[in-house]
Amino acid sequence: MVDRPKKPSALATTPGLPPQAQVNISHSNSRVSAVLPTGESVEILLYGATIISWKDAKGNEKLWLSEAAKLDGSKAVRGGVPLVFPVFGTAPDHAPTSKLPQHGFARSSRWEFLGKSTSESSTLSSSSAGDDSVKLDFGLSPSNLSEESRKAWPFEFGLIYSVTLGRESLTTSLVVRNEGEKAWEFQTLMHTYFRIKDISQISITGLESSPYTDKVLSGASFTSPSTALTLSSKTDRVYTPAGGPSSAVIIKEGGKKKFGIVRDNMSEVVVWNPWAEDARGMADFSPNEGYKEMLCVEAGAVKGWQKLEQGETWEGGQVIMAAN
Ligand SMILES: O=P(O)(O)OC[C@H]1O[C@H](O)[C@H](O)[C@@H](O)[C@@H]1O
Repeated sequence: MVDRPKKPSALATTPGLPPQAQVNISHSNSRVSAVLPTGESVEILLYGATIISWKDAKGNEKLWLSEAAKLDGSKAVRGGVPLVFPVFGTAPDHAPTSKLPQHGFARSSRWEFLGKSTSESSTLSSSSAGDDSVKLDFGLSPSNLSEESRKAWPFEFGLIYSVTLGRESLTTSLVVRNEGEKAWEFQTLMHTYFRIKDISQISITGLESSPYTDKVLSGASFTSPSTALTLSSKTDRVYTPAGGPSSAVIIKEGGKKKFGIVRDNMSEVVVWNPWAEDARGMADFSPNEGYKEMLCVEAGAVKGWQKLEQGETWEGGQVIMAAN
C-alpha cells in the first residue's frame, strides 16, 4: 500500500463549518425528522403533515401521542399536532363544507415535503455558532387529495404549512391561498396535544374574562371568570381570548410555567380533554388513563369563516414555548 503521509484525515467533515441541523426522510419516504446540533428534535408524518414528536435537548417529549394512534395513514393521528382545515368539527349548515368529515381533509391527506431552511444564532461573529432553528415546509393542493375529498370540497387552493424547530420553541404557521376564480371560506386549527404529568395540577391563564362556547353544554355561550382555568371533568370549549388574537396562553403545572402559546391571526383557543369515559370510548386512545397526561390547547380561526377571493392569501400560526 502506498504511504500517504499528507492524506486528509477526515473527509467526511468540513473543518470550520459550524454544526448543521440534520434532516432525515424515513419510513419509506413517509416521515420527515429534524435534529438541531444542540439535540432538540421534531418528527412529522407526511400524512396530515402531523407533528408526532417534539423533544427538547435532553430528549424529553413535549407532545402526547396515543399508544394506539394509527401512524400508517389509515386514520387521522390521535395525538401530536394534527392540522384542521377547511372545517372545524362538522358544519352541516354551511353548504360548501357540509359534506366533509369532522375537522376536514388536511389531517388525513398526504402532504408534500417542500424542503428545509435553517437560520443561525444572532451571534453572527462566532464561527462556532451552529443552526439555531430549522424550518420544514409542507404543501397541499387539490392534486394531493383523494377523489372523495375533491368531490366534497371542489375548490382550488394551495396550503403551505411550516414547522420551525427552535432551541426552546416550536412554531407552526399556515399560508392558505385561493388558487381559483371562485371565492371560498375555511376554518383552521392547530390541534396540539400537550404532554403533561397530571391534569389535576394544570392551570391555564390567558383565557380569563373571555367569551366562550361550551361544546359539552350543547354550544351554550358564557364568559369565563377572572381566575385561571383548571380541569376536573370532560372539557370542550372554544374561547375567544379577551386579550386578542395574539395574546399569550400559559399552561402551568403545579404552579410552574410549562408551555406558553402565542398566536398569530388565530382568534380562538380550543381547550379539550375527553376525560375518562370519552377516552375509553375512542378505539385509538391509549392507555385509557392517558387523559390524565394530555391536554389539548388548540390555536385556531374557527368562529365564523375566513373568506378568500381569487388570488387572496391568509396566514396564521402559533409559537409554542416550552419551559424546562
Ligand atoms: O376525535 P377528533 O375528530 O380527533 O376530535 C377531537 C376533538 O377535537 C376538538 O378539540 C373538538 O373541540 C372536540 O369536540 C373533538 O372531540
